[in-house]
Amino acid sequence: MEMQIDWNSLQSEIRRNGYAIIDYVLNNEECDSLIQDYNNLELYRKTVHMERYRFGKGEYKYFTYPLPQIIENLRTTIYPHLVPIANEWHRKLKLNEYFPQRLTDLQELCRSKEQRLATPLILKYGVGGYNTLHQDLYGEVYFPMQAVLMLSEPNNEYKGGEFVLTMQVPRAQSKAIVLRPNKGSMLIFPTNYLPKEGKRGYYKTKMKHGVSEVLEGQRYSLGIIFHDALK
Ligand SMILES: O=C(O)CCC(=O)C(=O)O
Ligand SMILES: [Fe+2]
Repeated sequence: MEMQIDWNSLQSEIRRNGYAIIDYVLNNEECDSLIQDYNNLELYRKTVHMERYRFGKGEYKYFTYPLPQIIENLRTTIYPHLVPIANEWHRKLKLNEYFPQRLTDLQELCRSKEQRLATPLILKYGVGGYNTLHQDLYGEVYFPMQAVLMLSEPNNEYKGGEFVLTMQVPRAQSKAIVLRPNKGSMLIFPTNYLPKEGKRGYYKTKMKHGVSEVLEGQRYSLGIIFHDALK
């Protein structure tokens, strides 16, 4: 894990656009080794066949605690750099939850609401696979940003399978943002609401995310959610 991340420019990009892409967070070997471990059952607490729940088509697995070192490192390193923005967003939206500086303290908050289960997950989509627009809220306590790392190379290892973000503006139609991050890059995006400035202060835009249909090949991704899950 190289993690030569320019946190200041990352933060200004999130403040400007609501999301940011950081290239070269993982190298090819790290991506491929996470993919290899897809079949290492002891790493996971649960497998979800997406079609069964009408979540889309494909499969994903939630990691169990203790997380693989690389995921644990990413999660604890990234989190504190997102806290200032998370707290700005909550202040602007007059939401009364504020986030502690350390991930272990967020986990403490989660435990106080019985949210104890690990949420990082690895997703796998084959040809025809897709992920319907959704949010990853797993209980009362949620951190307002999350990360996804691309483990496969667009146009080379798969075609289609774009990452889609939608922004639901009150009393208007939704705006879609379509992204194609490279293998090894990390995308940070809003989990629930993004504050937008209006005439009378800030208002909530509800964000959802999903993946368009994979047309060729296989697409793997690693989702890093900071709050723990109730079930
Ligand atoms: O496969 C993707 O890019 C989306 C994964 C996802 O829904 C998530 O990380 O929460
Ligand atoms: Fe998701």
